[in-house]
Amino acid sequence: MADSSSSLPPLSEKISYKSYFLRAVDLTILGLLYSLLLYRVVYFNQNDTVWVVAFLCESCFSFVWFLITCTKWSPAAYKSYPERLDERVHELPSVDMFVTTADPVREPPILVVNTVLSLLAVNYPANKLACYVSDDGCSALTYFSLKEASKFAKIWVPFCKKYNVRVRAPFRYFLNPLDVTEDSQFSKDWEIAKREYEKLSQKVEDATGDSHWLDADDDYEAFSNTKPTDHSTIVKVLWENKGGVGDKEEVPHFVYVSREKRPNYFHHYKAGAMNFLVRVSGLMTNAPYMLNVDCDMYANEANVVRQAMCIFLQKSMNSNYHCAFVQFPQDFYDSNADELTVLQSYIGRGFAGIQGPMYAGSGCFHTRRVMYGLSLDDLEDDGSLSSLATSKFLAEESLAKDFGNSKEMVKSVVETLQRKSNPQNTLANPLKVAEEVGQCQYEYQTSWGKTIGWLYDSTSEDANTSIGIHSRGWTSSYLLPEPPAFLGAMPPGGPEAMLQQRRWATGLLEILFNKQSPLIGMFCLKIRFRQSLAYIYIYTWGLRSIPELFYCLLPAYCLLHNSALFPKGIYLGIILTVVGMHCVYTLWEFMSLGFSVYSWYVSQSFWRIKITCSWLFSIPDVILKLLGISKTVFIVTKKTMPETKSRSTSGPSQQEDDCPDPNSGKFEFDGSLYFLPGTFILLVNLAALAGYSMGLQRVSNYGGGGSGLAEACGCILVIMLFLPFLKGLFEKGKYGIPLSTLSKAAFLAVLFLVFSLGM
Ligand SMILES: O=c1ccn([C@@H]2O[C@H](COP(=O)(O)OP(=O)(O)O[C@H]3O[C@H](CO)[C@@H](O)[C@H](O)[C@H]3O)[C@@H](O)[C@H]2O)c(=O)[nH]1
Ligand SMILES: [Mn+2]
Repeated sequence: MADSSSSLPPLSEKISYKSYFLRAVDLTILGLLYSLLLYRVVYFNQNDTVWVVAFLCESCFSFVWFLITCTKWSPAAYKSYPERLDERVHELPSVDMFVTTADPVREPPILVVNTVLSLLAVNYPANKLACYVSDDGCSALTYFSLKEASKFAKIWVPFCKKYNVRVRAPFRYFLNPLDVTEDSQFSKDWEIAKREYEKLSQKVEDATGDSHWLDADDDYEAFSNTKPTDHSTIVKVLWENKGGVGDKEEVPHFVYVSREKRPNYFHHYKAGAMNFLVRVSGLMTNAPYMLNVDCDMYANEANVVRQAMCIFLQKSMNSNYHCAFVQFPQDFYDSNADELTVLQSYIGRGFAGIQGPMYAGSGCFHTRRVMYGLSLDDLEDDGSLSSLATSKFLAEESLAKDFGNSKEMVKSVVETLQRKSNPQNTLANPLKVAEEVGQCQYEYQTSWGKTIGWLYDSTSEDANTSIGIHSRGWTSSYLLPEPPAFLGAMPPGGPEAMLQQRRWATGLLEILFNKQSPLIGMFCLKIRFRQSLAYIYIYTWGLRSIPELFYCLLPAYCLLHNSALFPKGIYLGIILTVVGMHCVYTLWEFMSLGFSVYSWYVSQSFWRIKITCSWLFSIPDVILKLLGISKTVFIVTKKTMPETKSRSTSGPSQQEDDCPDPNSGKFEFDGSLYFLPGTFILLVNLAALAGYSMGLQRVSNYGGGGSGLAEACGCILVIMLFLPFLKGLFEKGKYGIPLSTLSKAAFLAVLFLVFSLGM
């Protein structure tokens, strides 16, 4: 364990990003917003109802900005020094690594294979690691692919370790052609690894087309006559690390699991899968730390486990056990998520400077004990259970009630709580019990998902579990290594992105109304006040759709109705300054992270689109759930394997952007309802501008003065933000707005025009 001498340099350090200048900017914007509200109040009587609507919307925006300012007030992050680990720590702790997948079509198995290979190959003693893949799709194809991957791992893992390969996901590594001048043994090994990887990809591809032959193999019997929603538990050990030395021994344990599913049991999506993973791994390897990644998020930095250990072990040296989890930001190898990267960078560091970052679902190391429901108060200074906690947690009847009716499971829980990790001699031993704890009724009337493990009752199980942990007094740490620790993919702007954004907004809003709600927690739980505010900023995303939608329509309404939306005279300066400052500020945020002006513009546009078109639907989703009419659902995001073959075979001169796809980055549409609000907003603003330029305005009878250039500029701004929709009017196929959506939007727009001109 850890060496306690404190004269040595630290394993990790907290870095503060506090800036008085940025605080001043945040406060100035806040001040301007409040002065705008004040102005509206003063001129209430001279204006019509639209003034009140604008006031309400701006109150919401001001509140959001207040939350943002509080969240960003004292940004921080951690830096770790993995190279110091070996001299400080004699025996590294074990880590169980979890990968979840749910659908072989939406999540191509070769992507899962690459994620798994990148994890199996990390720089960490192989006998301290175990990789568990949970397959909610119960797919023979996924199992086949992983089985093939376990064979390839015996070439790949030693290769990565021997040559200290940086990127250990083969599909990314082989993007770069071999440099011919390299040493010959390396080139030989490189060629072998590449050939074997290509064979593996080919096998997976062939099996994707036709997997009937799998039926002939006994090993696949468990998959016969199963449906993803109707099958028994499957647990298969793909590779067992038996210790010793040799290339093969470089490969960690590797286990495939698929929990039982029956049509009449609710399975709680990813959270349910994670809880099963916790139990199976508890029975087999019972590591004190657990890494969780989504199936498309490969480890991009070989030292990632050591980096996380620098935090956990540094803390334990200081006899300070506050850190429950270490979160790495979700970074992406495609450019569909620039805005998420920027958001994480600023909001993420903001959280990190309060009580710690939010658990983001992927790229996170959890402490097993904390996941078993411990609060910070349950521990003594040396990290052992307090006597009160001992009687609370270790009483035999409460253990079975909380953790379920498996003696072996209870035994493993007790060992974890007492910090005696005690892995099995062989993984074959606990197979039977592992199947048992995967049964549908295993969790019935236990605390799984309520206070233990990943928490249920939200489709954003990450944000839900996260606040559960912070509410028990724990902190968390944010690590931002360069290069990024994990890289994944995001869907391009279009139906998939809308679906994902809706799920997020729904899941987040669900938490606002469940037991973990920060509205309750900030007064009676051990979460810090500012941390609660930061969570409220995130959880209310869905609600922001209403004022945003109204505000996108107000300029058009006012222009036609001939009523003032914006202040007159020098007071117009308030609005202009707020908008101008916000633009410069967000642009600076983008550019300081290396993104282009264009990327900033696309993101600003995407924000407006996702708020008004996708988050909007989270409100009916949550209302229907609260009324008990329907449940919220988790539809897995579609992932595609990027093209990898072209470059590597065509020699070193070929660059990635040799033949850029002319359609990349284009917004996609389909007939779903998501695109109705956006199309409607666009048409209304276009019509208002056209009407205004033709002098088609209602005669004003309010003292506040009618509308004019300011409102027209408002319309132009909205159109610029909905530019993908404007382009969609003229495009065909998936890049064009379907006629059905267009006609519905046009009908609504006509109603809107009649309403604006008439009332
Ligand atoms: O029934 C299910 C549904 C999903 N998953 C897995 O959950 C992960 C996340 O699903 P994905 O469709 O990729 O969701 P994203 O929106 O991309 O993911 C983000 O948001 C989710 C919550 O909405 C979190 O679970 C994720 O960790 C977080 O990265 C994937 O590995 C899935 O295979 C399951 O295991 N079982
Ligand atoms: Mn994902």
